[in-house]
Amino acid sequence: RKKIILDCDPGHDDAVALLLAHGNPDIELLAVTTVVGNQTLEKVTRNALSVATIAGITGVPFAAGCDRPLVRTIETAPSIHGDSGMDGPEQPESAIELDPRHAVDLIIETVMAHEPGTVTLVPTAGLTNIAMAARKEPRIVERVKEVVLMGGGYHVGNWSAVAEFNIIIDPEAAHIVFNEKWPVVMVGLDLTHQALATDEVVENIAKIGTKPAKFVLELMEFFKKTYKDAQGFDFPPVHDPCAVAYVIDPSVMTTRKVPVDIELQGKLTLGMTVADFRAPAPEDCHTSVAVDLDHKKFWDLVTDAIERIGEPT
Ligand SMILES: Nc1ccc([C@@H]2N[C@H](CO)[C@@H](O)[C@H]2O)cc1
Ligand SMILES: [Ca+2]
Repeated sequence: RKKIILDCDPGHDDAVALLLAHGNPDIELLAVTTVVGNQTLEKVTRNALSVATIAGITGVPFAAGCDRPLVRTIETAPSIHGDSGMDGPEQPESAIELDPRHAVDLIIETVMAHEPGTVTLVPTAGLTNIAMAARKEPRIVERVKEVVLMGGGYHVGNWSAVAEFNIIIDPEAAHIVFNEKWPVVMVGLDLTHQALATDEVVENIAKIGTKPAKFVLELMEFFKKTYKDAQGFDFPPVHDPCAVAYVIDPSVMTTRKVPVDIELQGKLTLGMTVADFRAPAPEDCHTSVAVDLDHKKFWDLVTDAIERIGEPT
C-alpha cells in the first residue's frame, strides 16, 4: 500500500481528496494535517474533523498547522468555499480529538518514523506546513518518496492571470518546496480543470445512496454554484483528489518532466509556477507537471472509494 500524509485546507475538493484517500484500498493514510488557505486554520480544521466524522476515519492523527503564510497576510477563498470553508452540507459535530502536536511536527515525526523512500506527501493547500517541515528537519527532504501536490499551473491561473491559489497565498513557501531536491509532481490547474464533476459523475455518486455519498452530492451542489458564479464554469473542477489519484494509479494522468520555479518578484507574475518546456529537460530535473487526465478512470476511483466507505456506524 502507498503511505501518504494529506496536508489540506477543506475545502470542498479537499474533502473529496480525503474521502478518496480513506476509501481507496491501495492508500494507507498515515496522517492528515491542516493549514490556513480556503478559510482560516480554525475553520478548515473543523471541516477536516467533520469529514472524518462523516466517513468514519479512526486511528489516523489529525493535526492543525500554520495559521498564516510565512511572510504575507492571510487570503481566504469564501467566494468559492463559502464562509465556513465547506458551505452546503449540514456539518456534524465532530467527536474526533485533534492530535496535540503541531502539523509540522506530526509531518516530521511521521516521515522519520517510516522507512526512507516510503512516505509520499500530498499537499492540497498552501505549502506553508511543508516548507516549515523542510526547514525544521532538512532530513525529511531525502527521506520523503515524493511530493505530489495540487497547485500551480503551467498555462493557467485562477487567483491571478498566471497564478493558482495554493501557490500565490504563500509563494515563499512554494519556492522552498519546489527548490528542495525531493521529487515534486505538480498536479496543476492544467490537469485539474479537466476533473469536472459532470451530471454523469454526480449521478454515479448519487446511486451509491449512503450518507457519505449524500455529503459529497451536497458539496458538489454548492461547489457547482460558486464555480458558475465566480468563474463561469458549467461544472466544478474537483482539484484536490487528482493528486491522491496520481499516487493510487499514476496512469490516471500523463506527466512531463520539466523544471518548475516560483516567481517571487513579478508585479504581474507573483506566484506563477514557471515551467520550462524547452528540450531537453536537464538530467537532474526533479520536478514534473501533470498534463492529461483520464476522466473516466479518475472518477471511477473516486466513486469506488466512496462506495467502499459504506455507511460508517
Ligand atoms: N477559486 C478557487 C480558490 C481556491 C481553491 C482551492 N485551491 C486549489 C485550487 O486552486 C484547491 O486546493 C482548492 O481547494 C479552489 C478554487
Ligand atoms: Ca485545497
